[in-house]
Amino acid sequence: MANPEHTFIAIKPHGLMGEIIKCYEQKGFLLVAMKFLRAPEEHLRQHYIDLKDQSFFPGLVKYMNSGNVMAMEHYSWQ
Ligand SMILES: Nc1ncnc2c1ncn2[C@@H]1O[C@H](COP(=O)(O)OP(=O)(O)OP(=O)(O)O)[C@@H](O)[C@H]1O
Ligand SMILES: CC(C)=CCC/C(C)=C/COP(=O)(O)OP(=O)(O)O
Repeated sequence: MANPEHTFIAIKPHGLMGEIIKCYEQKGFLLVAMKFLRAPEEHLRQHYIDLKDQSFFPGLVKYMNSGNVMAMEHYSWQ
């Protein structure tokens, strides 16, 4: 198979996870790694650095840090 595209997908805290994971599989994404974890605040600030000047940035970081996220890596072939 040709080289796959790698995609990072994070599911936000306090929601249902199963349907979202299933949806990506049905679209042809292959799940190759997943981790259920509380993302450190500093890591989230770096992840969303492009949005740092937006008014919603502090709230976004706070919410993402308020519980566990499902962090996933998928492969896909176009
Ligand atoms: N106008 C907005 N108001 C409130 N929150 C927003 C707004 N735009 C983006 N966000 C929040 O910021 C997060 C990241 O936005 P971004 O535009 O980077 O989209 P993404 O699809 O999550 O990431 P990417 O484009 O890197 O795949 C969104 O999931 C959302 O929670
Ligand atoms: C929404 C976001 C940005 C989530 C962050 C996910 C995260 C910190 C993964 C760390 O996994 P890792 O395998 O790279 O690190 P470690 O080896 O420390 O577990």
